[in-house]
Amino acid sequence: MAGNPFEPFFQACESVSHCVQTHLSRLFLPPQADSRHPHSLSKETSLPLFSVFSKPPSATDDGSAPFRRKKEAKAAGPLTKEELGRATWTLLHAIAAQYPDQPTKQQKHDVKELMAIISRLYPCKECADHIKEVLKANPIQAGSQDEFSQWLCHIHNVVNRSLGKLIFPCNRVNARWGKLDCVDHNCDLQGSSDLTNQQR
Ligand SMILES: Cc1cc2nc3c(=O)[nH]c(=O)nc-3n(C[C@H](O)[C@H](O)[C@H](O)COP(=O)(O)OP(=O)(O)OC[C@H]3O[C@@H](n4cnc5c(N)ncnc54)[C@H](O)[C@@H]3O)c2cc1C
Repeated sequence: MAGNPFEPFFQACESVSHCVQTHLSRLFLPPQADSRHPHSLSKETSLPLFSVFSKPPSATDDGSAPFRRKKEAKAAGPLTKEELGRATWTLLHAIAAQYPDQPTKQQKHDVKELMAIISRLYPCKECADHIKEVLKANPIQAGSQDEFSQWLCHIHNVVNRSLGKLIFPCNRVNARWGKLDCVDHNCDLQGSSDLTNQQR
């Protein structure tokens, strides 16, 4: 009589239930690569045959899929240039998404100042120098929400291109960075219509 064909499967198992648990988890758990070294999959963290997180492309794909990244659980530590960049772009695109269709003079002045201040104070000298050049070649356009968000998308793409990254489709910018989900428009920008306290 032939031996048990599952013998190799059960070898080195403490018990049948331990064995089943171990093998099932290898089939279904998502891969756990070191987020700083995505290609560092070890034998222990090798890719599963199936992933409960893999999904076929859907009809609602907004075109920004190549840009989406997994939420990374990271131990506290010094901020990297990349993390700082992502956080800053998130703030800027969120401001652009909330920017009014008919901004006041003050709001137009404020976004111009904001970009100028970022170009002077951004805590990565290489990036600050870079954005100064980008702003010189691409003066801010903030006459409306659409104008500002498209301009911001464009300058983000200028930075992307210089870093060898993918170019984001700017017609998808509102799908990627929509209005904040705030109850009763609590997050809508308010603004006075003059430049009091702004003129220096
Ligand atoms: C002002 C500024 C200047 C920088 N200069 C440099 C530099 O000189 N050298 C350097 O190494 N790094 C620089 N960085 C950092 C760099 O731009 C990235 O933030 C960093 O490399 C991380 O890139 P990322 O691929 O995770 O996505 P990021 O470029 O940070 O983008 C974050 C998310 O925004 C979305 N996105 C991407 N492109 C666009 C777009 N055009 N419009 C709308 N949404 C978009 C995507 O969903 C993406 O995941 C700069 C950052 C800023 C804010």
